Amino acid sequence: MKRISILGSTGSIGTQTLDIVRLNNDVKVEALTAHKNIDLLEKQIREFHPRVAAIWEESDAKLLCERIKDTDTKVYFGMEGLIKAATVKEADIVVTAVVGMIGIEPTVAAINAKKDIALANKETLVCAGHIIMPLAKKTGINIYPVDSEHSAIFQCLDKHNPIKKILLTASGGPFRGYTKEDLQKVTLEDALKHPNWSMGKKITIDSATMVNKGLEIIEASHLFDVDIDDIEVVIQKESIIHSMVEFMDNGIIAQLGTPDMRLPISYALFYPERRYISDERVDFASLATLNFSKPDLDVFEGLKLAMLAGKRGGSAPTVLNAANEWAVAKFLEKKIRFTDIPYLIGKALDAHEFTKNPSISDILSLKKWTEEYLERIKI
Ligand SMILES: NC(=O)C1=CN([C@@H]2O[C@H](COP(=O)(O)OP(=O)(O)OC[C@H]3O[C@@H](n4cnc5c(N)ncnc54)[C@H](OP(=O)(O)O)[C@@H]3O)[C@@H](O)[C@H]2O)C=CC1
Ligand SMILES: CC(=O)[C@@H](O)[C@H](O)COP(=O)(O)O
Ligand SMILES: [Mn+2]
Repeated sequence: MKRISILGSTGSIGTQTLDIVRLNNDVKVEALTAHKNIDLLEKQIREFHPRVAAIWEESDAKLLCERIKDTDTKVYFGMEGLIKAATVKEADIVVTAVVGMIGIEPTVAAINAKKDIALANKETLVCAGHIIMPLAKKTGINIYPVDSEHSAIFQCLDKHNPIKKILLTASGGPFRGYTKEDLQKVTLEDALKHPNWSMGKKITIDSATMVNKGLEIIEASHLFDVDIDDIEVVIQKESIIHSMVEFMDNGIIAQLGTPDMRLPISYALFYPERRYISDERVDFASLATLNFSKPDLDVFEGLKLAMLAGKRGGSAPTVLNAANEWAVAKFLEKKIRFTDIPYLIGKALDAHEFTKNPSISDILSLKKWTEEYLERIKI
């Protein structure tokens, strides 16, 4: 029996993880968490009977407790609740499906409690990969990537041969082929229309700015211990090739599939087993062609900034990520323009006091500094 805890069970990755649970009768859900979606969390508790549930606000936790008093689920709230869900004694694997830097502390707690991690929350590795990866090694736990590209790379690895290069694929987002001038005019509604994937709002905007690909370069460098310079972004318009690994003989292994996150989720949960997911397959005849191109770093400035921050390391990826989270939240509230997102990231990176080896508490302080700094910028 596989015993899992899902942090962020009400989101895109969280609900698809529960789809995988429904397909398999050897999985027991031990913990579920949400931010605000109390109705869906209640439904999930009634279906999956976890020992632990957590919601962010204390008032929501009280309400939830009242609503589910006929069940055996214990309700917690705040960061303590997330950590309780991440460390629940009976769970052996924690799916980190919360969005943003809120995932850092529960992930560290889960690793310290010797849980394997099915890692969707890329922001955690972007900011704290230099702490998380050695900690995982020290505690002897496994980190299984859920992000589709990283799962693909993981599936392409060859234990007999080192990686020469990672070819990280990108759809290019809804604005692939746009000029700088075109980007000035795009709306929130345009940016939320991802061509291939249905995902949460924050990552959908990250795909549109291509900051997502920058975060993924940093994520891949930590997960696979590869230099940022050895990771090349390849636009693969159809999102059928999920990434590739090149070896010393220039041979390339690629992983292909329909754009369906349930495959990487299932692979992370049941590794090394490959289990049934659906009847939908890649149909090469109707696909006919696969298209490739290079990203335009002058247009997608957020990707360029992320590459530079990744190369610099230390505090730079945290400031990049914190600034991006802040700016995307403002863009989602229609308070700033699309092109303000990379502008604000650049401002925060330039202004911050660089440190080489930030601790978890430094990382959380850098997030606070970045938010306070950006609040003061006039655009
Ligand atoms: N969606 C996808 O296909 C992919 C996602 N990822 C990564 O996975 C992570 C999750 O993404 P996605 O599922 O799209 O995101 P969603 O926004 O769909 O879901 C986020 C989940 O986290 C919860 N949550 C949000 N904010 C907080 C908070 N402050 N405290 C506690 N819980 C919180 C939400 O609760 P509530 O519902 O109550 O708001 C929800 O359960 C991200 O890091 C993303 O980059 C990676 C690859 C693909
Ligand atoms: C599904 C997934 O892993 C996303 O991170 C996806 O990669 C986003 O698409 P882009 O390639 O457009 O960023
Ligand atoms: Mn991805």
